[in-house]
Amino acid sequence: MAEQTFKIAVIPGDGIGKEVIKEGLRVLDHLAEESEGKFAFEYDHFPWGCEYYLEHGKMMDEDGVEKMRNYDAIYFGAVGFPGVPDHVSLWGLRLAICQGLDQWANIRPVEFLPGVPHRINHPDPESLNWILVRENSEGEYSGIGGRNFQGRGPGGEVAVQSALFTEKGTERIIRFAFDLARTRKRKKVTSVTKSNAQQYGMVLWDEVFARVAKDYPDVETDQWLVDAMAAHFVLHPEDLEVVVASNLFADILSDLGSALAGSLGIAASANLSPDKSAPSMFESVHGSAPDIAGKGIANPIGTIGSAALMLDHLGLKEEAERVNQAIADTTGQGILTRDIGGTADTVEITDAIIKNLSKVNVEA
Ligand SMILES: NC(=O)C1=CN([C@@H]2O[C@H](COP(=O)(O)OP(=O)(O)OC[C@H]3O[C@@H](n4cnc5c(N)ncnc54)[C@H](O)[C@@H]3O)[C@@H](O)[C@H]2O)C=CC1
Ligand SMILES: CC(=O)C(=O)O
Ligand SMILES: [K+]
Ligand SMILES: [Mn+2]
Repeated sequence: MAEQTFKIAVIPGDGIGKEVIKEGLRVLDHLAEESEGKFAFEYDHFPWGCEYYLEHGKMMDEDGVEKMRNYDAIYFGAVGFPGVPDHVSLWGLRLAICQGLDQWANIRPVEFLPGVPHRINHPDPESLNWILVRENSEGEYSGIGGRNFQGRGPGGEVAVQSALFTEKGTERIIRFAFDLARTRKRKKVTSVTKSNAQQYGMVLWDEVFARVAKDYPDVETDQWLVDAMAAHFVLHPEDLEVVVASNLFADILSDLGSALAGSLGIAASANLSPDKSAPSMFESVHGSAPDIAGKGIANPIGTIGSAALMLDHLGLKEEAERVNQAIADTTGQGILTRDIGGTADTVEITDAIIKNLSKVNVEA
């Protein structure tokens, strides 16, 4: 019996989600084995996703969200596949879990790895300390709206999609960003909105940001409109540390950030329930990539990096650091998947990461 056993709910989901989760579990198994009884993982696998939907008419069990409460963490692949509408699959699984468990803070580091061709003009991108904080419970993904209003006739359909910004929801994510900034080098928070055009919710966001900032006089602040921030990501990443934005904006900006760092395939993320009232969920930033699914070529780094975020969250800080170091060692050795300019496949790069993990030792 291990001193500590962590119960993990594993949801591989669809497409490359299944391929990369398998590799992430190999890394976790290696760590547990090597710990010689210090800790172990107990996994329960849930077959939820689009195939499950086609068979059962639902993306997950009716009490699926409640089932998740029995675990220390959730390890998630990706959801969505042709044959099931994307809004049905996303709302039926990822959003159902994130919102059902109130995992309101989604953190998405932008990591520059040695040996990975990046796309920014900076002499030392690995020195950047850049992380996105995404509001993960409301905003543009509130799910409020409707279609097919009565009586408008053919060609006259109307759809309404409302963004929900509550003072409480806005304040908690902004405070989270400030608290996170305090733990980092530069102590800077950049808030991103579009409050010139979105005159209600995002003006509220700006006001809350200004109010909360007063409680953190030691943290530098900055504010941008999202269109200009997209350009700023490309032109002046050195200006950014903690970037806090709404659900939609940070979703888009995190794909941009990961592409600048080399590929969507390397980006990790954590959907956190910061007060630990429910388990948190760890997943790559990318989706199920149907275009490369089944080929064995998906980059597992984002998902393995998400396992490192999970280890850190579970209190296994040293192990988390070792996984990140092993990823950097591997890319530094030129062992790269195709999306980042190499020839290794999903299994080969994971083998190399595990091999490097076996050698790495971080001072406690
Ligand atoms: N959290 C989640 O589960 C997410 C689910 N989705 C869903 O995924 C499906 C596909 O969405 P897309 O817009 O195509 O986004 P995507 O992230 O799945 O793929 C975008 C592009 O990046 C490439 N890519 C992504 N991950 C990669 C990896 N690990 N290694 C190498 N290349 C990689 C893909 O091949 C594709 O060309 C949709 O059903 C969508 O709703 C999308 C984003 C997040
Ligand atoms: C749904 C999606 O694209 C994301 O969570 O990143
Ligand atoms: K994902
Ligand atoms: Mn996304």
